[in-house]
Amino acid sequence: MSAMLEIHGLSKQFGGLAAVKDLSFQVGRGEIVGLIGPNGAGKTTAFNTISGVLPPTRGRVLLDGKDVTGRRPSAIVASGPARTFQSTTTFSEETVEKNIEFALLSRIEGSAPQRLMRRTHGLLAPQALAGEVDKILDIVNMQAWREVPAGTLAYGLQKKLGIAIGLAAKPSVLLMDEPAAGLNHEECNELTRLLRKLQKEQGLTLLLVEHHMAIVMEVCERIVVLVHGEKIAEGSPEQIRANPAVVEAYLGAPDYAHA
Ligand SMILES: Nc1ncnc2c1ncn2[C@@H]1O[C@H](COP(=O)(O)OP(=O)(O)OP(=O)(O)O)[C@@H](O)[C@H]1O
Repeated sequence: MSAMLEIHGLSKQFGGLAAVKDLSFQVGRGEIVGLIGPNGAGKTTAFNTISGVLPPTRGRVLLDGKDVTGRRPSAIVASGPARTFQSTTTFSEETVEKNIEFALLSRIEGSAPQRLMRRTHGLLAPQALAGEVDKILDIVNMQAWREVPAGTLAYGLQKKLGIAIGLAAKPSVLLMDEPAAGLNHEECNELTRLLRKLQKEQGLTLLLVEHHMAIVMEVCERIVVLVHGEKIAEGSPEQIRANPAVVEAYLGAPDYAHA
């Protein structure tokens, strides 16, 4: 499987604290990889460094062979990975539909007048835009909430809208930061189905930072384990479950309550 995302020797230092140390791994095209570890292990820092929100202290991030290290999220989204955040980022007064429209429009690079020109010249004609919104709503199964203001959605639906907004960036890699956090049992089952669907039907490559081990073990083909900023293991769910160092550092810990 060719690599869609390559992380080479990534390190991030906050003053005297090495939050991520010499991290290397790859995510193959169309693969779902999980990044796990105990609280404070450096997962969010790695996620932010990979997605260009934070510049790394050292190391490189390659997307489909191209160096995107430290590039701002907008630049990275234009060329590939999009990210969804732990807390959702939406315009709460606006409808679900408008939020997805804004995300689709912001994918188009250029100034506001250029966007307007494209719109009036048909490249982003209202029907085309509505069609794109439709496709995304179908994928996340949110047609029924199209006209609802985002701020009034239940928490689980707000998180799904966050995924829809990530999809609007037309990513080749979707980076997801704790998509299961705060979801109930049924919502977790639906998330599992959605992740599979994104992989199988949309051909997406996914990198998932997640504490919910049942979901990680079920959807990820490969798992990377971080402890104190360092990769201590990498392998299939079976290999990770059976790895004594991982069990000791994380899976056996009291906060591992989800499996
Ligand atoms: N902006 C920052 N400045 C200084 N230290 C930071 C900063 N961000 C994170 N850290 C520290 O870096 C380490 C790794 O934190 P990080 O949030 O990446 O871990 P995590 O694995 O995502 O944890 P959690 O599972 O609790 O979200 C922690 O010791 C944290 O306190």
